[in-house]
Amino acid sequence: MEGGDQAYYYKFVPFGLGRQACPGAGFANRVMSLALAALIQCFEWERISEEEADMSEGTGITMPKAKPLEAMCKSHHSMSPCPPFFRNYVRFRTLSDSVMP
Ligand code: HEM
Repeated sequence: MEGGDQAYYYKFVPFGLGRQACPGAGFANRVMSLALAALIQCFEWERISEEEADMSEGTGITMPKAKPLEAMCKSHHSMSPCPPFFRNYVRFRTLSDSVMP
């Protein structure tokens, strides 16, 4: 691995380091895993077109996407009863929080 293992571990530091590091990091990581798992398990996802998602990074300290992700989802058939709103595909778009235009 380029730069050794240490360099790899400090490439992404979302919770800070040292004495002031975020004490909620363990909790936040678990909640994010659960939230992502729920989105995958409870909904059927589709792309809005044949185009692949653009994963390039925008500018800013929160690693915003350069282009927001747009996708469609509807509730998985195992989710019953589900709110009527999610029975047909609904289109979503991630917020764009890039600080530069
Ligand atoms: C994705 C979620 C979160 C991110 C990205 C995040 C990130 C951070 C960052 C960058 C810091 C500053 C570290 C530093 O000054 O070096 C911080 C501090 C802190 N975070 Fe979080 N945090 C998250 C969730 C949480 C949660 C869920 C809690 C509590 C349940 C929490 C409680 C705190 C506290 C109390 C501090 C101040 C620590 C201190 O100054 O001693 N955070 N967080």
